[in-house]
Amino acid sequence: MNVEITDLTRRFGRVRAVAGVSLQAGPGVLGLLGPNGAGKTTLLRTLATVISPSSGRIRLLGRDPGAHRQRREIRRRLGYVPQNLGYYPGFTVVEFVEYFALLKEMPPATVSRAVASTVERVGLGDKATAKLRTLSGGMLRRVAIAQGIVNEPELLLLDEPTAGLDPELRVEFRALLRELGQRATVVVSTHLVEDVGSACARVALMDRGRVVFHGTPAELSARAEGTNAAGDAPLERGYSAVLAESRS
Ligand SMILES: Nc1ncnc2c1ncn2[C@@H]1O[C@H](COP(=O)(O)OP(=O)(O)OP(=O)(O)O)[C@@H](O)[C@H]1O
Repeated sequence: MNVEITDLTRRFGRVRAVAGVSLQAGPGVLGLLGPNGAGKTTLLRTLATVISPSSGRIRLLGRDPGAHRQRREIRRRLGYVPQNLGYYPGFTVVEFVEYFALLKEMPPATVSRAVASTVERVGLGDKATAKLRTLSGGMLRRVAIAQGIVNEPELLLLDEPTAGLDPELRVEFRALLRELGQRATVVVSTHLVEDVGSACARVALMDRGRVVFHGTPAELSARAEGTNAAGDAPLERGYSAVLAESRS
């Protein structure tokens, strides 16, 4: 398993943003659903080794992120696309992606080719030398995705990557997710149930810091059977049914 989380808790003062989560994930795309404030971003930031847990155990790619050397090794093999990535407006697309490639300690001789193919892969080939300040919001999201995948990560973490993308780009992005999930373990948080239905083999639903459902999208949909859960699509109804049940 590339992600093994046991009884993970992360506190911010009195708030338990993640409250005893145990979860495992192997290769493939795992969708992370949940209402605002459920703890998805905090869980992803912990997995990205950006913040450390308050308690509990994490193993990523068979390594312990609490140990310095192993954490470095994880970071080399990791991709993280946060909700709000800071952009350097005077950088070109290529410069920005290259900068992250170097931070990830990719072998220098491989960087130029990897950056060029990644920029093509996210559909920004014709913007390769454009300065970031001249790009639209959707294009910047693609730049964020490019920095996350330039090192061909074995573990890729994406926080609401489809927010702000137009429908055409969302469809393209889901295809990219499926492709990445064939080799890597991909964990993607989203508010769009369509993302889960079309791109994710498994889904975890969080509420109030806990995982209240973990299974396949079909199993989540099935949870609405026999209930009057609200929603326009089967997955949405399953989502509502699980939340209602966990809160009752
Ligand atoms: N740095 C922080 N300091 C204090 N509280 C925080 C911090 N980060 C998150 N929280 C709190 O932890 C809880 C979980 O937040 P988190 O951002 O992880 O949720 P989320 O599921 O990603 O929400 P959303 O869907 O709105 O992005 C919330 O109550 C939030 O206010």
